[in-house]
Formats: sequence, C-alpha cells, structure tokens
Amino acid sequence: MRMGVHREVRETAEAIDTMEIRGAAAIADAAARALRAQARASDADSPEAFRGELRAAARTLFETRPTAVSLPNALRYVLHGIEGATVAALRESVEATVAEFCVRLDHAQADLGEVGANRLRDGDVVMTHCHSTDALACIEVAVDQGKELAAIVKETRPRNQGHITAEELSELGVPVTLIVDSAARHYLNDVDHVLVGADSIAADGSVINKIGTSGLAVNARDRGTPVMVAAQTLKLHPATLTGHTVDIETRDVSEVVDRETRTAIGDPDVANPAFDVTPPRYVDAIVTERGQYPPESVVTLMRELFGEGTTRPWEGA
Ligand SMILES: O=P(O)(O)OC[C@H]1O[C@H](OP(=O)(O)O)[C@H](O)[C@@H]1O
Repeated sequence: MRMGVHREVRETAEAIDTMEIRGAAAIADAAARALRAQARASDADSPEAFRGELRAAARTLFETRPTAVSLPNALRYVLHGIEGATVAALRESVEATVAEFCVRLDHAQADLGEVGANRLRDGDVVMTHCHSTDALACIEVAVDQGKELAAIVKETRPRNQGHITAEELSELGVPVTLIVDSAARHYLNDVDHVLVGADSIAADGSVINKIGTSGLAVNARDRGTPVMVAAQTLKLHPATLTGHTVDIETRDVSEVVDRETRTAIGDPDVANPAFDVTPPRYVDAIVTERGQYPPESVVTLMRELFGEGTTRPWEGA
C-alpha cells in the first residue's frame, strides 16, 4: 500500500494554515523541510511512486495559504531540483536540495540585510508594519555597523504581528514606540524610512504585503517619506509575468471580532483580507540579495530568474 502524505507534512500544513508558522521566509523554509520529511519516510518501491508522493505532499502544503509566493517557489525549487534513477538516489537528492535551499534562504537574507542597511543612516527613525524577517535583517546589519536607530512599530491588527517586531527590535537594542495602526500618519513626519517586507512582488513592481501596507505607503508618499521593501528574490511571483494576479488571502472573521461582541453590536458583516497591493509608484526601492531595484525594473530580475514564467510546483516534476 502507498504511504500517502506523511504526518509531518500534514502537521506543517496545519501549522502554516493556522499561522503558527508564518512569515513568507519561514513558510518556505518549513515547506522545504516537510518535503524532506516525506522523502525520508517514504517506502515507495519505484522512482515514479516516490515522485508521486512528493507531488502529493507539495499539493498539501501549497493549499494552505495563497498569497506568499515563497511557498510555491520553495516547493518548485525542491521538486524540480531533484534527480536520480532509483528511490535511494532520489531520496539523497532531496536531502541535498533541501539543505542547499535552506542555506540559500539564510544567505539571501543576510546579503539583503547588507544592501538594506546601506540605505539607513546613523540616527534614522524607521516605521515598520507587521513582522518581516527580511526587513529586520536590514536593521540588524545597520545596528551591527554601529548605527543608532529608533523604530515606530505599527501593531498590525488583527493579529498584532507588530508585537513580534517590537520584541525583536528591543532585543537588538533599538528603542521602540508601539502605535495603533491608525496613528501611522500622525508620526510620519518624524520618520526617515518606512520599512516593510513582502509576501509577493508582481512583475509590474507592485508589492503584496500585510493589509495596511498600501495605505501606509500612500501616506508616506504624501509626507515625502521613502518606502523601502525588503524582499529576497524568493518573493518574486513568476506567474505575474504571464498576466496572472496574486490571490489575496481572506482569513476568518474571528480574528477581527469574537462571536459575542459581534452579536452585541448587531451582527454586522465582517471582512478580513490579510494582504493588500501597493502600486509601484508608492515604493522607492525593493531591496533584494541581488541589490536594490526601483520597483519598475524588478521585471528584468524576474525574467532572469524564471524565464518567461513557471507552472505550478508539481507540474512536470
Ligand atoms: O519573509 P518575511 O520577511 O519574514 O515576511 C514577509 C511577510 O510575511 C508576513 O505575512 P504573514 O504574517 O505570514 O501573514 C508579513 O506580511 C511580512 O511582511
């Protein structure tokens, strides 16, 4: 009997779905490791059966959250990177490919941090939205370079990932002022950079990131505050090269208001989109491990990395 999708894959998918594992880079890392767990546990008796198991595992992981393209990009990297004529050779190839992927992920973030840190000067105040390890890497390198920074951190309703950012910046020794999301414009005059991450970058340079990013970027432009997006190339969305749009995840309304409160206030409709799209004209720079790009020229990098587009991760694998 075929083994099917391994328990660790299902648990990882569940953890991504419930956002116990969250953040585009962390999701990619967890998905690659889950494919490795599938490969390690496989009792497939033929290379085709082995590949079939990996494809099924990839689908299970893919179906969790739709917006962060790092997830399909990670799955594609592993599924299309493996080779071997026997199950044993394929299994070894998965080990090597996942190890290589995880190292590349770490290096990309570190290299991106160096680029982003060059944009930050001693004494700068940075405003953040949500929690992005790519964005924090820029601040960490700047702090290591001896620059003194301060941060205004938006709490980022409904899930308050700004609290994680506040904690991690405090650990870096960066003084933090935590604000409610609606106070952002009030503080923009005191801010030298808006610094955010990304879940996906589209071919036209649009940035798909946590809901509230686009309003923040528009306000920043109005105040003349530069907006910097820290996004390693794993966040480039290849399907947008061929006209596809990025799905915006809608999450459960219970994240916004609990049942009891909702009933008490007359049971209104509640909406909870998790991401929004910031048009390229509101973004000053996209900082990647390959250097910084004006959003309009990110498409050249995308073509270089992906050609004219890609299929879904398991197709042709
Ligand atoms: O890859 P890193 O930079 O860590 O995170 C990138 C983005 O992922 C997060 O989404 P969520 O919290 O998973 O919904 C935020 O939108 C953040 O900007």
